[in-house]
Amino acid sequence: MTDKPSHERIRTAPKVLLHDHLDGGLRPQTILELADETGYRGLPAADAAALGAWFAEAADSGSLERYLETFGHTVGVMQTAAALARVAAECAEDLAADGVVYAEVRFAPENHLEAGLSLEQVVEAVLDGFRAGERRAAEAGRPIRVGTLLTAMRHAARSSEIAELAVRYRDVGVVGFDIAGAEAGHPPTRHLAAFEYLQRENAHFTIHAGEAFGLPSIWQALQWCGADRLGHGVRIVDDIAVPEGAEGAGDGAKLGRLAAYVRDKRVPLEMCPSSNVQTGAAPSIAEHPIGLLRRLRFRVTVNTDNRLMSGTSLSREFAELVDAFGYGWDDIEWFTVNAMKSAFIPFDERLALINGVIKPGFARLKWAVGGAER
Ligand SMILES: O=c1[nH]cnc2c1ncn2[C@@H]1O[C@H](CO)[C@@H](O)[C@H]1O
Ligand SMILES: [Zn+2]
Repeated sequence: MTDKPSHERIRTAPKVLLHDHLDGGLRPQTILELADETGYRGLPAADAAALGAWFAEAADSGSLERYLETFGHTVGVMQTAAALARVAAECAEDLAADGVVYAEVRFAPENHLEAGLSLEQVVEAVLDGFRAGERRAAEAGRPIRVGTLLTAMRHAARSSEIAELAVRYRDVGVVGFDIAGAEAGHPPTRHLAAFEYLQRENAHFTIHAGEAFGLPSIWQALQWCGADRLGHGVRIVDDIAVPEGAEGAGDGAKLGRLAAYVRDKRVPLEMCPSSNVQTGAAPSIAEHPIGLLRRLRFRVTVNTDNRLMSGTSLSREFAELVDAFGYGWDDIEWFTVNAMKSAFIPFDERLALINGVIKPGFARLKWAVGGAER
């Protein structure tokens, strides 16, 4: 089959998203309206198109630290229960409209306390918002399930509190925990108490590691902290030697002990191509380590990270990868099944989505494409 998956068709495929930040995915128009309602001042643009463009440009800095500064404006308008619920509902609707059938969306409750909400009120507002968005998406004929990950900021000191919050809300929509923020100078082992607590509670967590800092960060996240998944993890390629001239194939690649561990244990990598190019973690989509890691059959997944800052969607990330690496429907399905297998919801529920939604959805798509060609 010669069909190249187009952006349009990729939108209709049932997709799975594991790494998406709630405060990195607002609609520009919503930011303007919430700023008006909540009295937030200092937005860098006054209309939606210009604001969207400002985020994309400001985030395109080549540095994670400067990229993260743009979140001041989104977090700034997400300080009331109504604003949080609206943003969460729209997030679910936007992902569903893009063909995402299962998503895990993360945010840091500690960033939303400026107007006097408690951590619990913040979490409850977001969970209510996701439920409302799921209902609206289902009514529109695009059913989606959204799980929530609670993030602790790695430069701060509230990780144990946030881990306890994640456990407290785990039966009502919170499916895991994460740490995020500037990576260099803030190793995950600073939050060991939180991770050990989560392990004792049989809870799931992922750690942003190997994005702006290299192998030591990945090693600590896995071997000291016990992370179930890695946020980004792109720098794992520093532990893989590809012989000169064999770049295209990946054959003959030599894996160091850490890279071998990651592949052998099927540690899921939450890769976010466009975000990585913006923060300088990868030079371009075409040179993104995802190409090599997919050829070597690491447990790679494709994600958006921050749809607003990258002006992207999950479909667009796949379309970019199709252009860069010539991926076909089988590759997109493989990434999708990888993601569903790696989700933090129970095994039987993951299996039901794989067999009941993802496989039949891709089969229909491939059949339709094949039929059109005949
Ligand atoms: O790619 C990233 N690397 C590290 N931290 C990030 C990234 N994207 C967003 N955040 C941080 O996570 C917080 C909670 O969602 C955001 O406020 C932002 O500071
Ligand atoms: Zn992230």
